[in-house]
Amino acid sequence: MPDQNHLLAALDTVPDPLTGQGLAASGRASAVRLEGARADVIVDVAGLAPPDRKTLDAAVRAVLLAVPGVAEARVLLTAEKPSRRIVAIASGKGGVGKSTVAANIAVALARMGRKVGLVDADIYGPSQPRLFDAHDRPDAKDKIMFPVPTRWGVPILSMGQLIEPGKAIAWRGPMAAGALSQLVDAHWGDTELLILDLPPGTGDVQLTMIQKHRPVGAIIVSTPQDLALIDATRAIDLFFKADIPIIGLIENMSGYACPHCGEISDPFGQGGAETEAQALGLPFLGRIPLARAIRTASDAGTPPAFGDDADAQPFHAIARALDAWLNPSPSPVF
Ligand SMILES: Nc1ncnc2c1ncn2[C@@H]1O[C@H](COP(=O)(O)OP(=O)(O)OP(=O)(O)O)[C@@H](O)[C@H]1O
Repeated sequence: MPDQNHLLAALDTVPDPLTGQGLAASGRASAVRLEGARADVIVDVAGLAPPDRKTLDAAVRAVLLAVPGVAEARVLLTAEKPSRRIVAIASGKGGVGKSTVAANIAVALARMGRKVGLVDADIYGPSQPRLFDAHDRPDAKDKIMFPVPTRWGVPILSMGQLIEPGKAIAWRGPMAAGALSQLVDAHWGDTELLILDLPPGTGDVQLTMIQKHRPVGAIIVSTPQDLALIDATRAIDLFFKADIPIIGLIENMSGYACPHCGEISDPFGQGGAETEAQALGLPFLGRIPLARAIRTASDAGTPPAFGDDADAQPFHAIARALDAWLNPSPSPVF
């Protein structure tokens, strides 16, 4: 007669679609039991796309039924994570204002009444603690962290709250992605939407994060300059390959807003991201001018989107567009 060890050994021949480890070793398979000739197992499919879940289900059944003495296999798939949605904010290169945009979109959504949190996955330059003026170390229970509340209605977690200021993190690939996953898998409570501020670029960390946490969509931030746009196209490609929809492109630092008269001039050109979005058939979510007030407010830890003035408006408009994408209202019936 087979016993539980036979079942575990069989489960370990099925690779975890994300890590490649055997299912038992990776911790996805639990409650493995044998009742007479029936094998029972619970498989955690969190982070897997529906087709991968189906394939995994079939593979688990097949290996269990192949164990001599097993005549029936009962496989229960669970995705223990609540129905919290993640939206990734990405850019092809650093310094385009991705973190500023991510913070202010989150604040604008919170002002609309949404339960939104923010994960700063930018290990190379975690700037969210400064943008939110939230530098406290997060509390933790059983090694699971609690997000740090902020005055702006958006709880946040950032690598910057865990390391000493100014200490660059030299982690690479899997180690960085592992640490960052703890920020996503924290006690987010009733938070319905997580804004994920990804590190700039298109490397391993970004790929692992999007494969593991499967954002419902991604927003790409670019400046009007050509070089940034070429990089942005690479970032777009990364999401296409991972089958994550692009919600749209944002052009940041688009035209210079004169602090005295408010007039907008275009030292770097304007409209590059919109043209690019059109060429790629992607939505354009809006442009944010280069404004001294945006920088000074951000540096002071007071996100401009918390207000209602001219500097807040572009962020509010983009947040409304994102909200409409996430919660489409039914078309009117005539
Ligand atoms: N629209 C804007 N107007 C004025 N300053 C801006 C604007 N957007 C961002 N900045 C400023 O540009 C600098 C870089 O912004 P930010 O840190 O958000 O960029 P980033 O793309 O996240 O960079 P990195 O990826 O390197 O962290 C900051 O000083 C920020 O205040």
